[in-house]
Amino acid sequence: MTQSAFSLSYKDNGVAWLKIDVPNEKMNTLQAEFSEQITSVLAELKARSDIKGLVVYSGKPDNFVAGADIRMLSACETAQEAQALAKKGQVLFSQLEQLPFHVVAAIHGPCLGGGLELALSCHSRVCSDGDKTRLGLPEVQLGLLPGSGGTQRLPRLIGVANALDMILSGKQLRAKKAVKLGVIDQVVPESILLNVAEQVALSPKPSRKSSMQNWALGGNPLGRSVVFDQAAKKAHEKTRGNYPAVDAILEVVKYGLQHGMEKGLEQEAKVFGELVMSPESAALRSIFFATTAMKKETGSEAEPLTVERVAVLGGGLMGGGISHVTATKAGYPVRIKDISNDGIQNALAYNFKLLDKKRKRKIISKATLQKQMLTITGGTDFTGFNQADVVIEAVFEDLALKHQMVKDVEEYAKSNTIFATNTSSLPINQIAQAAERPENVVGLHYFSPVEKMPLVEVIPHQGTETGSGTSEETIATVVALAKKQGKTPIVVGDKAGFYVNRILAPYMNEAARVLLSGEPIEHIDTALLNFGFPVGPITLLDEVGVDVGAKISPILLAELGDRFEAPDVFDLLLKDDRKGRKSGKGFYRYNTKKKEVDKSVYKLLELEPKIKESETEIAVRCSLMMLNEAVRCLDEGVIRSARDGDIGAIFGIGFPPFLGGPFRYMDHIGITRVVDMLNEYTDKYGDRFKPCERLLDMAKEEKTFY
Ligand SMILES: C[C@H](O)CC(=O)SCCNC(=O)CCNC(=O)[C@H](O)C(C)(C)COP(=O)(O)OP(=O)(O)OC[C@H]1O[C@@H](n2cnc3c(N)ncnc32)[C@H](O)[C@@H]1OP(=O)(O)O
Repeated sequence: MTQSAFSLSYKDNGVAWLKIDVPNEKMNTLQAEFSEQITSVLAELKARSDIKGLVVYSGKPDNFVAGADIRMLSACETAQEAQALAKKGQVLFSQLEQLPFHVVAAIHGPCLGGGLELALSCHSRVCSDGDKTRLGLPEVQLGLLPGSGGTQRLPRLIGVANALDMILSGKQLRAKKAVKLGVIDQVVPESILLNVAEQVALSPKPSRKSSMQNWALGGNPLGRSVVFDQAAKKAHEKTRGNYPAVDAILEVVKYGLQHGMEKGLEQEAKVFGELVMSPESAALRSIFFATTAMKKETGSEAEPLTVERVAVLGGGLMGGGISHVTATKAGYPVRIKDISNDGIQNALAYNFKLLDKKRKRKIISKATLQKQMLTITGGTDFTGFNQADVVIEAVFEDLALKHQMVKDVEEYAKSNTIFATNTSSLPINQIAQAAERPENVVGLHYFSPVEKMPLVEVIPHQGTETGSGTSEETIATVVALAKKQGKTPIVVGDKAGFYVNRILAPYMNEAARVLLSGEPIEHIDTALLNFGFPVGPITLLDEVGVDVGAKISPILLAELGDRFEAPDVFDLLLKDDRKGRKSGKGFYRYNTKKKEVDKSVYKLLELEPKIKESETEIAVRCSLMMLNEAVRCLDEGVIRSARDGDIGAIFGIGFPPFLGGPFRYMDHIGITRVVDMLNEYTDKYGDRFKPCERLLDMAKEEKTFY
């Protein structure tokens, strides 16, 4: 007989205990085959007359329920099949809700999606104050809506505005915030969670009606309509109509409030089924599968070396961010070295600001802030470097300076200390030329702002004139370090631009060409925003800095060829001291409240802006350059797989997640079509659009990337 995921036990005081513990899995998820088990558990409970209350809890040490099994949803072949799964959950949760005694969920760890929907059908919810406890309905991030009652129960519990905010963002709440919003009734230390839940189960069952509920159910239809309009506006500003789940959520929540719970549930399951079949959801689910698989990968055959201390060279923006994630996420003490005390002060102030923000939001206490600040120290010499296991270098992009850093670290640190360089443009093997132990040298390319951007490129080099390439231990160690810092690392080849900047550059250059053809700046940015990028390319250039673009561009041109030729704008802009946001002057103005184009830039570039091309034409033109280059990277082994290329583009650049990344997107539109478009654009705009060999071969052989 197979072991059940749901088991009942009883105590003499009349409290029944329903334990959820999916056999052979470390995470509880809800699967279709459990339906019979829950049905029989519910039947047993209903048949007894001696029960005063029920506690629903998890048998896992660190999770409640992480939702419906996403693999099961992906295996559905029709919308009806997915609809039936949602319906099954709805029926079981409704039966739980209708039990005559007090049903209490005792939650510790992730309680997400279907897990929270289960908890919402209980009459009370108690959760632990542990850091692992997170409550949310993240379905929207999978291109779905909560399909087992979430769109109906949550608005009735906490009001439409807060419920829409949670469901449309998919955000995961910490315990305190969940109590504040009314999602949870009580938060307690984990050690007494079950005792408290037991006491609550013995107390009278609460009545469901609340003033909030009355309001939500139609006490004020006018106010409700304003709330919906505002939520829709806010959501659309972000999603620009690219995520069907967003409209579906708004529609289903509204429908349920207008027509009642039963009809609302019906609609919820129906739309859920449709969304599971949508290409957007398939793409978003693929990101979940890819990132989960990547959490387990080590990047190398070797075992990582032990890391106890980390040092950072350079206290600038990058050094500050790297020290922050190293100390606060990975939990290692960090020593920062800069040439000046100001540099150290900057890095410390940067860390303090980030921690203080968390303190103000009550995510950490003042004591934790102080404790974490104490783990970050700095100085202008190499004190403490003899204890560092990894040194991360984030100094200026200057080869001679980097060589000096390599030599200094070899002198002051241990013989096995890893030298990880955060260069964004210099080949790692050139930096390693100065090393006596080049096997310890590796690229570790973070993106700005480090504390927010999820990607890290790990770049082993292949060897210097006199020495060997990056060792497998070095790769494994920095991959493990990056994961501890909360990052998703991809191992990429040591070629100019690595992966992310290499595919970004032709896209940005194309946007600059579109600008030089006289298209207005806002028009170009809007075109790519509507395509699904988080910022437009011209805004991005302002944010990254025109000077940075100007520095990387010639390197890519020299190493990779003519298609990297940047249009002649950088010099003109730099002569006018237009570096972008950091200089207060770029394509946009930075001294006004509202973001507006600095029209004087047109004069500088001798342009008369006028819309000539459609948004779609511009978006396709820029993105095609990126797609073609991504395939070259795969072909040359710069990335190890299409999957890494997709995750790198989404996490490093913000390539539209609903398209699943460049490779999945090409598979979706068809390789032959991509080749046809590239040929069409070659005729229109020049040879840089010529499809690469790999694409031509794939089109001939009717192959796909996945
Ligand atoms: C009808 C309903 O409304 C529909 C739904 O519920 S859709 C599902 C909604 N839920 C989610 O989106 C949550 C997805 N999960 C997560 O975000 C993260 O796994 C988490 C925050 C829960 C935990 O993260 P973390 O501690 O880093 O563990 P992580 O490595 O991701 O997961 C551990 C294992 O659980 C699995 N897992 C977690 N949630 C899962 C889910 N909902 N479905 C399938 N597998 C899941 C992972 O695949 C992984 O499996 P593996 O060890 O065999 O590879």
